[in-house]
Order: sequence, then C-alpha cells, then structure tokens
Amino acid sequence: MSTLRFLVTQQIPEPGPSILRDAGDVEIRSGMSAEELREAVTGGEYDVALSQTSDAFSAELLGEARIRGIANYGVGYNNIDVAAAAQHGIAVGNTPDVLDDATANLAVLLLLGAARRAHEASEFLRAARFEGLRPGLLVGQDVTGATLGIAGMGRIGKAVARRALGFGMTVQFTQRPPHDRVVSDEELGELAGHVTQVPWDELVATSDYLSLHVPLTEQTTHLVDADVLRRMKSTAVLVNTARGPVVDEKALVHALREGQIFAAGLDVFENEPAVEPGLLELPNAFLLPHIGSAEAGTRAGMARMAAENAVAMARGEKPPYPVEV
Ligand SMILES: NC(=O)C1=CN([C@@H]2O[C@H](COP(=O)(O)OP(=O)(O)OC[C@H]3O[C@@H](n4cnc5c(N)ncnc54)[C@H](O)[C@@H]3O)[C@@H](O)[C@H]2O)C=CC1
Ligand SMILES: O=CC(=O)O
Repeated sequence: MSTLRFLVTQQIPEPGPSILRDAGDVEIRSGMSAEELREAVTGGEYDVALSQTSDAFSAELLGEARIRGIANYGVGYNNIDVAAAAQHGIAVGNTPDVLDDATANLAVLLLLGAARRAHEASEFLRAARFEGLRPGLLVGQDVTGATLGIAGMGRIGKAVARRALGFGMTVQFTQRPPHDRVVSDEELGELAGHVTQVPWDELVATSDYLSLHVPLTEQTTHLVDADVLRRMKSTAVLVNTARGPVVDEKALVHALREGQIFAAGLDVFENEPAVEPGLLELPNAFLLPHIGSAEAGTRAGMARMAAENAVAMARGEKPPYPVEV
C-alpha cells in the first residue's frame, strides 16, 4: 500500500500531528495563500487536507481538486461547498460536540462583558483613570431576570441556554429563523419546560440579550440586518459567536453608534481577519478575535478528531465525524 500523504494548513496541537505521522507523511504548510492552497490540493501530492475554517473550498476548486477528503479543524463548515465535495467524491469531516462548552463559555463571557462593560472598565483602569469608587462609574446592565433569545438551538445554543438558566435568565429561542419549526421536548432534553420557543420576530423584539448560534448558510446571511436591529430593544445586547456574515456589520456599527441597541459582543466578523473600522472605535462593542474554541483541552480534542477523520478518509474509509450532506 502506498504511503498516505496529509496536507495540514496550520500547525495544530497534539495529538493531531502524532496521529497523522503514525499513519503517513505529513506536511504542515501554515499561512498558505488561496493560490498556494489551490496548487497544493490540485497537484495530486496529498490524499487529505486537514484544513482550518478559514480555508475556502469553492465548487470550482473542488472540481479540480485531487484529494480524497477534507478534515476541517472546527465544527462550522461554511468554508466548504459540501454539495460540490460530495459530487466529486471528496469526503468532509468536522469536529462537533467537543467545543460546545468552550464556545458557550465564550458566548457567556461576551454577554456578561458587554452588559457590564468589562472591556471599557479594563481600558479605563489601564489608562490610569481610576480615582476611586464612584456610584456612576461604568454602570452596566444586569442579566439576572433578563430574557435571553437564542437563534439556533443546536449543540452550542443549548449549552448557552443551560448557562443562562443558571444566571436566573428567562430563555427563549427560535430554531430555524426565519422558518420556524417546532422543537420537540425530546430534542430539548433537560431544557424541556425551562425554555420557550417563539417566532423570530418575537425573539427579536422581546429579548434583552440575543445570542446567535446558527450555521452560516444562504438563509442566515445577514439574518441580523438593519431592520432587525431597529426592532430590537434599545437596551438589548447582541452576541455573535456563530459567523460574522450572520450580522450586517455596517448596519451594526450604525445601530451601536445611534444607540439603537445597548452593546454587542462579537467573536466573529464579516470579512475576517478584517474588522469593520467603525466597530473598533465604538466603546459599546466588546470584540474578540475568533477564539470561541481556544481552550487547550478543547483544541487538543479537536486536533484528535480532525486527525482521525483525515486518516480514515485517506484510507478510503468513512470518517468517524462526517459532515453529511
Ligand atoms: N466562534 C467560534 O469559535 C465558534 C463558532 N461556531 C459556530 O457555531 C455554529 C453552530 O455550531 P453548533 O451548535 O455545533 O451547530 P448545530 O448544527 O448543532 O446547531 C445549529 C442550529 O441552528 C439551527 N438553524 C438555524 N437556522 C438554520 C438554517 N437556516 N439552516 C440550518 N440550520 C439552522 C439548526 O437547526 C441547529 O439547531 C457553527 O456552525 C459555527 O459557525 C462553532 C464553534 C466555535
Ligand atoms: O469557528 C470555529 C468552528 O469550530 O466552527
């Protein structure tokens, strides 16, 4: 049997590299341009690409690609045209479940931080402006007793809901905005009876906090646009750990600047790594550089899953964590 060959598009933590090296030859080529990625996957040198969620695999590229599989290091796979991959016999795998807690924890961090103005307070202190406790200093908003709206009650959405209930929040959700379908108690599991499903319009208008956990698809692109932002409470906080294009970033800048909503906590951006310049100037935008799953144990788990996917696909087997079309 010929040696299996793996292309890895960014250095990943152990046990990923060891699993791949035990199975074949590994080339780690961090920082490739789109053109270099194209050359690499069309050149016939590799069996499988272990990719990042920032590596774009368009239908055009997949039509030319000479690889058996793509093992995405992440759960979101909007960077891959999965229908085209299936059409060309290229398997796709991802890393679900293992990153739910880390990402949900980050969503809560953004929610609390934006509500309590943690980033502003930290900058204030570092700028040596702290002159003692003042009743009116950096007053924020409470979460206890407030209503959290969750868009996308999947794995991470549910993990956020469990945490929010612990903070004494009322939790409501919309499953497939804007096309609602009723979610059964069985699907909700331990959350059944503790969370309420509402239509998208109601979620937008009545939530004090709106947290996004939908995948990026055609239907969810600009799900939160100027119209939605206008219909949110002026005291509302928007949290996005899903994907940047789910929010119209220009409209968000306008809404934050005009006080249409109170604040936003964002881990993802429309044109990463670029950030809409207006956002950087706004004190009511709490911004993080896409670190939802950036926790050591989580990243090691993702590395193991992605590597196991890659090895199986290189051998022509079904990956253990497949993306089903
Ligand atoms: N900031 C970060 O570092 C991270 C971001 N993510 C993002 O979070 C997203 C959610 O992850 P999971 O909870 O694991 O996904 P999931 O598939 O378990 O949940 C997504 C939910 O959104 C619902 N949904 C809403 N609108 C939909 C539509 N138009 N089409 C299809 N489904 C729709 C689905 O029914 C599902 O319940 C990922 O796709 C990814 O983009 C995930 C991990 C880390
Ligand atoms: O954005 C990260 C992911 O796992 O998806």
